[in-house]
Amino acid sequence: MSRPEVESVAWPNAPESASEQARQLLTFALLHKLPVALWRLPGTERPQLCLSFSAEAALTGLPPALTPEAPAGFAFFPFRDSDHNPALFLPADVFWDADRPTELQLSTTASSAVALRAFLASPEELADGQLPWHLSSQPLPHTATQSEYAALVETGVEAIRSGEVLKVVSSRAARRPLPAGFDALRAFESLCQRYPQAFVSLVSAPGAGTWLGASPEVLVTIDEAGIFRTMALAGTQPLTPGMLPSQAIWRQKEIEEQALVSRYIVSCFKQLRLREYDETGPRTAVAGELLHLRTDFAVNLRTVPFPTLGTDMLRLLHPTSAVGGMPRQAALEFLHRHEGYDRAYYSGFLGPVNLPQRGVARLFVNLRCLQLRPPEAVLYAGTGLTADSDPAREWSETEMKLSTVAAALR
Ligand SMILES: C=C(O[C@H]1C=CC=C(C(=O)O)[C@@H]1O)C(=O)O
Repeated sequence: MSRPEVESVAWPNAPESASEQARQLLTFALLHKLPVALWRLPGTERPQLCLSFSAEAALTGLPPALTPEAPAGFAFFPFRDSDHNPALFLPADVFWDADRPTELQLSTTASSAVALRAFLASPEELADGQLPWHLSSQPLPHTATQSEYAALVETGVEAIRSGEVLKVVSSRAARRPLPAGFDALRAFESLCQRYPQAFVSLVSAPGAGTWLGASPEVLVTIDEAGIFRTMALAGTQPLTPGMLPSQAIWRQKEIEEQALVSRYIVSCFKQLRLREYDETGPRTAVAGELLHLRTDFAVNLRTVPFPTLGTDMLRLLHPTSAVGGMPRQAALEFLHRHEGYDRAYYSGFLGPVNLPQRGVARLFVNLRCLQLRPPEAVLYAGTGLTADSDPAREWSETEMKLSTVAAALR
């Protein structure tokens, strides 16, 4: 049993708005220094929340198992697992779904369940209204200047031309001031409104800090019908006013860049000796104010005798060639040597597993995200390089990508 002691309990006197409900649960978690994740799935309206009663229990070494028997919770994985950026899996001691606002799925035997119920019966008001978000104790990452980023792109292009790598995805961090009175929950809600097709998330955990994002990229999902999905997403251009996505014209550079990501996914299926997958695309996909090229892959797990496909693919895919490069190991080594900063949880992955239903998992690549570091936010973005990359263009592509989550700071 994955959640033996979890029961559905009523939330008497729950505040009327979903926003206030989420705020109360967040307040409880943060006052008790517990890890918490709030998210909104693409194409849905209502957020969901997972809270763990123990920060230690959220520390995990391996990527989660994506089988119905595996524990239920929320995965929050860094780009590269390390002591600075621990891989987290938040056990679902509390699960709340704004679709069922007066109900909580609660680990009732845990002693903290009593404290939570007492808190919700008479919630504490915070004196200054500011939630005590978890903050990373790591130094602020180096933020590359345009000329530093140009040098990184040039080194990447040389590595491609010399055959060291086929493709590499360079990235950078940027600092932006938080507006006065910045409220991360309101920012989460504004991202939900602005990007209905994104996976919008707000995760706060001891050791990891607080991360807000609106990701366009599925890493691995398994839905209620037992369909496994992943995608190859790459190539970027702005969606200009009046332009129809179907009219987008892609350059050879972007077509090749995206084809490499598709090829990598196919090679993972091959490694697992799986032939029965559907491949659709590449097609133009909208991600906020940007367009990407996307190929979708699907496998019906009810017709293919491969119960661990989700788990196996997750371990093979992360980090995908959409965030690292190809060949994977050579690209990751290149980034380790040259990128010059710690990506932390940017380009890691995150999402619910077996939550609320067993057998369902929705993991996304942590893109278009920021980390709270009051009085600033640290924003992250990267660009896939090929032999034809131009440093100035790659810089402006990172600027465009940064503006997706920067919308939450306005
Ligand atoms: C690495 C990022 O995007 C990836 C996903 C879509 C398009 C990409 C590109 O065009 O380079 C990237 O591979 C990012 O947003 O930081």
